[in-house]
Amino acid sequence: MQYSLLHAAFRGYRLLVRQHAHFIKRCYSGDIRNIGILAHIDAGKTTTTERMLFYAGKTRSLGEVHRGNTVTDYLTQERERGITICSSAVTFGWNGKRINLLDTPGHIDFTMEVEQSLYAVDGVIIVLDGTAGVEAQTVTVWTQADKHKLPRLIFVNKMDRPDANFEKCIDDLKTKLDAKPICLQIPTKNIDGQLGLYDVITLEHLTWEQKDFGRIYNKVKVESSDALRKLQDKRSELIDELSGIDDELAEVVISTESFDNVSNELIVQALRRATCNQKVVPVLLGSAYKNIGIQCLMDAVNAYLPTPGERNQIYNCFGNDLAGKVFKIVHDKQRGPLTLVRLIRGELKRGMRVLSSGGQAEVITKIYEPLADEYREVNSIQAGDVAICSGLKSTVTGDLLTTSHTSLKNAQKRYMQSRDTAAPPKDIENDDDDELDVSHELFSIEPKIPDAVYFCSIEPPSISAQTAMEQALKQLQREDPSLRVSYDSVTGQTVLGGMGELHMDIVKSRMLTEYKIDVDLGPLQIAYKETIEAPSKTTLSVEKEIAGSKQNVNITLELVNNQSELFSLDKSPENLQNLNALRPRILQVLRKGATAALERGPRVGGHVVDTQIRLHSITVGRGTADSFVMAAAAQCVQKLLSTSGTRLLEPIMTIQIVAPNERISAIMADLSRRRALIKDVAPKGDRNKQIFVNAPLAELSGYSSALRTISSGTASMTMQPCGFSEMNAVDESIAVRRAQGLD
Ligand SMILES: Nc1nc2c(ncn2[C@@H]2O[C@H](COP(=O)(O)OP(=O)(O)OP(=O)(O)O)[C@@H](O)[C@H]2O)c(=O)[nH]1
Repeated sequence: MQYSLLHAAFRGYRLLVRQHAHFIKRCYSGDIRNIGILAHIDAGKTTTTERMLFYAGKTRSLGEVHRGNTVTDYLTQERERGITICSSAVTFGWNGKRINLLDTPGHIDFTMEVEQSLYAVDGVIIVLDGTAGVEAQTVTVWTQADKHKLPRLIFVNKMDRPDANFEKCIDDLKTKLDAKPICLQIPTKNIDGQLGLYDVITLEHLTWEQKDFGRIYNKVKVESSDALRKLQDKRSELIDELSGIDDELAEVVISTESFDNVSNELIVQALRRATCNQKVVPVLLGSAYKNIGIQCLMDAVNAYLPTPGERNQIYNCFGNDLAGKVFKIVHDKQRGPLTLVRLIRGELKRGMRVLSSGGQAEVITKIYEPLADEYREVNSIQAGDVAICSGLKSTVTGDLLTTSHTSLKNAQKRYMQSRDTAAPPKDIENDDDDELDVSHELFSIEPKIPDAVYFCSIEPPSISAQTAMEQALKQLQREDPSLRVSYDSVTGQTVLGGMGELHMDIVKSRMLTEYKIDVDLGPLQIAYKETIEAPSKTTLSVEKEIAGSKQNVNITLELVNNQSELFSLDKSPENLQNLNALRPRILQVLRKGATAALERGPRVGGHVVDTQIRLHSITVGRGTADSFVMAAAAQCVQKLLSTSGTRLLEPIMTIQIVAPNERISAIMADLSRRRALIKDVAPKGDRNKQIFVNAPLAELSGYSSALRTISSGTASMTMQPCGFSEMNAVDESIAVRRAQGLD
């Protein structure tokens, strides 16, 4: 009896899996939704994703963040810390559509990760914590979604909590994000305080059965005259607002002369158009933890977010040729490095040869459909879909995969032609920059990797583990290009550069759990850069006998201020003959040695920037080894750096603060103590102001909690690195003393 029950359950499960696989196979691009899920930290993205997977039949039990058993937070550190580190992709079917969903990290140190994921999606769900409204990181992800022109839905989560405030969230959306929210639901609570909701479009009351983990929910037409009247008013408001944006709906309203005669289908269609054109954001609500409202959110993804074909028109220049964007690389214990690709054009097949942006040709050995760390093998994927590929060893995050150089060149040519014919003549300078940005982004010419703002040394537990550590770091770097790894030849240490303390900490934990190397991290330091104080020129002559062979180099180099070129030849008449006789190999090693010396400046070991090395002349004795030339060039640059002297450049953060009017002066006073440069203060709605400010990272330690104290928790803030800036002499000497460990 027990056996047959088990057997039947197993057969049922296999049937479910087969049905799912069949469904996955027959999807075409119109049936696909590639979406991201973004939020401020702890708003409930992971819990929401877990519920979606459960209701879609992809998982058979509910994962909880506090129990450390969620599908998407599958890295050990994610489970231990209860936060999302790697965006992970999950695929599930919902009402005839296939949803590829990326769960992304909410912490500021992983902004790069979110940025990369946004290349792979066509729309996003932004989760708000119903008790907190729009928070600092909500503003950041909102701005990122704006940059990628992504249509979005809002899910106001945690509405089960007594301190949740739906009205405040809507108000925040309007005032802090300048959004046009369209509320599709209204929260209600029964006498036991259990959350339910009213559907503004269908005029129904929805309640969830808790005994079944919210799988079953009831919909009943609202009968009570009071509630119905309120709801009808909301429906009319919604139609009124939408018809102001959507002409088709406006025509219907005008011709029927009433809001009541507008059908639900027409509202949904109009809302879809307005959402896809980013004119409005539909707002839904619920409680992921208490299993309320998730199915409606999934319905809304299908109904309002665009299909792959509706976006990415810009990639039309590839025609039917392959174009796939690498948005993530993960390391799987059994399968090795796996590359997550969003396929924009063409078909990706197992065994196919592809070309990465770096120009390397590689073969895709296997393709999997994504379900976090569980993958199902498939033979091919179509345009619009997301795939996990194995076999790609040199691709890095941000690469564009194509089939050949010719295909890429043709696409570039077509893109330029279409741009020239379609675009009206440009008269504003910035427009050209925008255009350049788009084409660079499109063809992955210059992926934007943020400069590291912090660094620390990393040491293996023993010398024998050094190679293993370097290998592991190489892999982590492919996965996360914002992690910088360098070698400091003076201290003999490997140095990590990154976006913050958590970023480095995660590297340490991943080294231990994934690579079994217990590394030691040195103290976290601000990554200053250096630049030369004044141009200088010198000649260096070195002569040595190594293993019986005479080595000698005579070299004249100059350092000048220059932001665009790192190395140049001074072809003035007196040097022309010497430089024309220079062998390319010597030039190559000389350049390598000289530029390597710029990686460590004399003041605090910062990277020397905005500086050009100019070669005047060089003579190399017969039989002199390349390594000797390289070392001589490096020595010559080091000599120049110490004679010319360098100034420090410190990392600057751009901060955007939204706070009530009455808190602004206190915030500004505090900012001025932090050497901040106020760029702008603008009204944000009636009650708030928005402050745009640039401030040195060195002055911002613990700033978010300081802001919370000054504003009694009423202000929200986003912070991003925005470049490096010179310092005055006093601040510079403080920074040098700190960097040398004297303060
Ligand atoms: N009361 C309540 N708690 C919730 C709800 N949703 C999530 N939580 C809790 O809030 C905490 C954060 O939830 P997560 O799902 O990890 O949030 P996240 O946005 O994925 O967090 P990060 O990945 O770290 O950015 C967990 O303790 C959840 O159990 C909800 O609807 N109601």
